[in-house]
Amino acid sequence: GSDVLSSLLRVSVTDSSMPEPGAAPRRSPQGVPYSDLPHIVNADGLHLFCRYWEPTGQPRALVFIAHGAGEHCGPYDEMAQRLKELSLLVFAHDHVGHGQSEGDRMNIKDFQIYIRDSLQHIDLMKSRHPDLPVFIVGHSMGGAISILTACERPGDFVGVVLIAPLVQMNPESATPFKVFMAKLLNHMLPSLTMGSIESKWLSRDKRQVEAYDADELNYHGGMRVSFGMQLMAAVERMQREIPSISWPFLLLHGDADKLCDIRGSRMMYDNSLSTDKKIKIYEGGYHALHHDLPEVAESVLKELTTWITEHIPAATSQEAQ
Ligand SMILES: O=C1N[C@]2(CO1)C[C@H](C(=O)N1CCC(COc3ccc(F)cc3Cl)CC1)C2
Repeated sequence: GSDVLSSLLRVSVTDSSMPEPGAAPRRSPQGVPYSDLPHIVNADGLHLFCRYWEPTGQPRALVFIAHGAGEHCGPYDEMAQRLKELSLLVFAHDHVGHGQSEGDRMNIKDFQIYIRDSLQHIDLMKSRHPDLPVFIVGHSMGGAISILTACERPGDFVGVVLIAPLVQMNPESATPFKVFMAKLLNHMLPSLTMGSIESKWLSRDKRQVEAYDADELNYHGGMRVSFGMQLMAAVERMQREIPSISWPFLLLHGDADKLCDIRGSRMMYDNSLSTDKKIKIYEGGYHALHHDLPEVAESVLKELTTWITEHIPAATSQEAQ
């Protein structure tokens, strides 16, 4: 009868999860169909793996976490759990070419793609929770993504937390000669790889270094010259943007960091217009402070969660009623 026909029609029309006949389902680099994974599709049609940490009650704010070069958003689970316990809705994705997302491993045609995709995910979550304040937390290259994302939408974020952000090049690795050679090589052999990220400089806690080395979702290959050029371009763009930054931020940096020079954080603190800004230096701290010695990691989580909760705007009177 007609009800059978209409129910068949309903299935065919509404069941959009079925790939059209003949198209193989898109799979993550690890072989998992994206239909089985939380994901967004970016403006270039690439699938980005997403994680969400949703509090049980009404969330008080949105927090986007931007991970760094060669890693993914999984290692931020403990940080995200702590924020979720404070009724914050935390979300993240693996950037293009990282972790469970599509894209050429740790390579990018233009650093702006990371910022565009972050804004796409942030806008999606804001559309679902239009009245919530938004924070960004970024580490290392994820700090550069966070800074440039907040610079594009200066009024959109109530606060930005930066853990050992990439703001300036490490002076040893960025001597004028090396920069010149990198630019020259970029024209001749852009996919030539330089050294890889030395994991021993990530943390003084060797268990954390071992976990990083054992994590197959991390990229352990060499850094392409072309990727290094994109990082340098992002550094140059930040040098131009920092003098006009006026949004609130918290900087956390170890003074024994050999991967992202602490001078970049000091420069951002000294040269930005922001009146609401805080910098906390961890004596002897290595690069991944949130994974450094247990007392440092704990201090970082306390510092970050306290700063964020203190920066959630008090509900206005009509909202409170
Ligand atoms: O826990 C974590 N932290 C991670 C991994 O796992 C560290 C990594 C991360 O993002 N960076 C560390 C390396 C640094 C290299 O920088 C350059 C290299 C060549 C070049 F030509 C120009 C630049 Cl700027 C970029 C930032 C994220």
